[in-house]
Amino acid sequence: MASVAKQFLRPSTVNNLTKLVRNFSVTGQNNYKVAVLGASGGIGQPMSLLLKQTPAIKQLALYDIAHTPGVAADLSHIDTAAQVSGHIGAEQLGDCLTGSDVVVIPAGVPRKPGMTRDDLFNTNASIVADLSKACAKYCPTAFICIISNPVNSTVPICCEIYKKSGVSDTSKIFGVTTLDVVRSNAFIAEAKGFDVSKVNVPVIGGHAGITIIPVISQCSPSCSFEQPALEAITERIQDAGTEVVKAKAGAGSATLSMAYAGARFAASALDALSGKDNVVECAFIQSSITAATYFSTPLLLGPNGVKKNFGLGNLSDYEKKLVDACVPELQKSIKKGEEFAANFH
Ligand SMILES: NC(=O)C1=CN([C@@H]2O[C@H](COP(=O)(O)OP(=O)(O)OC[C@H]3O[C@@H](n4cnc5c(N)ncnc54)[C@H](O)[C@@H]3O)[C@@H](O)[C@H]2O)C=CC1
Ligand SMILES: O=C([O-])CC(=O)C(=O)O
Repeated sequence: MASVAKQFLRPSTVNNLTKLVRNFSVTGQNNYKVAVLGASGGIGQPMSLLLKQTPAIKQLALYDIAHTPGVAADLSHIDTAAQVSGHIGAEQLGDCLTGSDVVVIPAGVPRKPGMTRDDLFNTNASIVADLSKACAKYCPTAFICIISNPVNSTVPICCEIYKKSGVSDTSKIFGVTTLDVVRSNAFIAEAKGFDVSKVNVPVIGGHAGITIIPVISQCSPSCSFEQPALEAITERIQDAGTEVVKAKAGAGSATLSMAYAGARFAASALDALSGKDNVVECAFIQSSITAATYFSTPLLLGPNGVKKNFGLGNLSDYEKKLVDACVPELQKSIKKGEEFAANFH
């Protein structure tokens, strides 16, 4: 990976709200509308709480099929600038989305123990397709940040629905894989005794099992592991979602860490929109970097979405093998999403 990506992989986002306050109050660009679709859920509520504290946001529009009036009333009593609006049911989705600069989508069902992310496809594919259709209609130029699983299929669904809706530019549609980066940073800092605030591990590929590839050879600060330890920490990162699903024992999947990661990605999107330099995040996007037509790599973000794709960079032989195993798996999930979208009306 280009050294610039390594240098800037950790963006200045919600992990440093104070910095964000300073940045935006100095430039006065606190003018953005952010919509959260699925705002009443396990991720939606704490993520909306974090977004309510983000000074760049002027309006925070919360949409769900249930409970948004209550969530919006509750958040609106917080003494921060963002104005909160609650929207419930399909007939209020247009109002929620109109004028949005960034849309974050954690709508849909989460896993229970024993399920794969792909087991969520039957329920979540149509939820994401419906919401994508509305985004293409009401805010076609907004950044779209898709959290709903299976991300490896829901992002292709969204892009295909955009194309069907006549919106050909999909360079602002992102699958949020930030939680994989956040986990990698946390686990490697813990293993190596690093200051976690200074650790950056790019994570490439997709967002399920073996498609999640932490590029530990490009970790900043640099670090190395004996092969068995390297394989163990790589597998822990790949299975981290399942670790949480098991620990929650039927009560859902990661919500709080995902809220943090989602708010971080949304803040990076706002930084990019405001013209800030060196905003780099890994995300799952339409891509020509590998034979899989969607792939996550470190991306330089700008006002128009992806400004530069840093690609794979130099991979170790072990990481190259992980990419080889990932690509066919991703291709299956992408095809499944695209076929679903083709038949969706
Ligand atoms: N990308 C990632 O790294 C991660 C993704 N996820 C995924 O995020 C999704 C949400 O997870 P949770 O918040 O824990 O689930 P949850 O069940 O707590 O919340 C989901 C919310 O979506 C709402 N919803 C359902 N259908 C909707 C529709 N048509 N329009 C708008 N809202 C709708 C529900 O009413 C609920 O409030 C799941 O698919 C989960 O697998 C979870 C963790 C990490
Ligand atoms: O594991 C799940 O189902 C939720 C998820 O995507 C994660 O935590 O990475």
